[in-house]
Amino acid sequence: MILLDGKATAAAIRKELGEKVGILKSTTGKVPGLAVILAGEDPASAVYVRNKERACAEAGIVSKGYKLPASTTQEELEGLIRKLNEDDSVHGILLQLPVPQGLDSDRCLDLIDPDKDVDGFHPVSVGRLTLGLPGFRSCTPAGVMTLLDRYGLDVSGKKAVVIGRSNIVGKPLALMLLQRNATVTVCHSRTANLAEEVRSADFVFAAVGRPLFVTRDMVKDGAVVVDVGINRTDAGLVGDCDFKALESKVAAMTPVPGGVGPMTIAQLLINTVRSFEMKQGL
Ligand SMILES: Nc1nc(=O)c2c([nH]1)NC[C@@H]1CN(c3ccc(C(=O)N[C@@H](CCC(=O)O)C(=O)O)cc3)C=[N+]21
Repeated sequence: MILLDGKATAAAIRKELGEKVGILKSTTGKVPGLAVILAGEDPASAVYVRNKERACAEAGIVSKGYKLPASTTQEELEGLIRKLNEDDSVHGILLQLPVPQGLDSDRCLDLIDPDKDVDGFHPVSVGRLTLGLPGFRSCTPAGVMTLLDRYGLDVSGKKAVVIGRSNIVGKPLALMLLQRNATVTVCHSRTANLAEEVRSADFVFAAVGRPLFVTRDMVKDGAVVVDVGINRTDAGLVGDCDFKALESKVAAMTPVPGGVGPMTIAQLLINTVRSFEMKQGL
């Protein structure tokens, strides 16, 4: 089994980006900037935001954190986004989700300048993905595709099954796989014969949010399994797949932690540097 090492791949990407940013800095006199907005005190979000800030620093990207209390009003949050849209030192704006109760995240995401939408959540970015046009791609599914690319795994002509249909993972991932000429099936909680669908897959992408959801009997011999799940259990952080049981059956698989999670952050950095380059006309 080939372990798809997202942690090591993400570290390599950060190093490459750091070198690129150094060159960009010497040629333009400027550096990429990422604004990260965190409203409220969700502990998991705080961890992610810290990881993002650390990753930015490593790649030479200036990150600016905006920590707002859970009591922040819609107007205050929208005011901050408008200000960041106008700020030329900011090339990417990320609103960490979920936002506290009472705030309308859709209205906020709509307000982000699509040219700074490094998270790929703006309807314009989603539309561009759907049409196959250039634009920012959602970081988790794009990070998955980057990881497959780095391991030389090509989905073209292969059967891909995505389990999960969320707007931030399942749906965009299905579109990206389709763009790469995979034959794509999207499964979800209402899917009849889910195990049978998954068994037919050359590539399985699990984004369910339930530990041990993908079992050994559900996976074809020699399949590639990408585990997008992040579940906090008493036994620590686990994905959606029964890793131990699948190990001796699959051709390649991502671990959790150390798989898709670090790639999500690496992709955010890639998107931010790309946004910076486009602003410079590069
Ligand atoms: N606007 C927005 N953009 C996001 O990209 C976004 C978000 N909101 N809300 C939450 C999800 C989740 N997410 C993760 C990022 C990194 C890890 C990650 O680094 N995971 C490590 C473990 C980290 C740990 O110990 O918790 C790993 O899998 O190895 C996981 C999950 C980004 N998200």
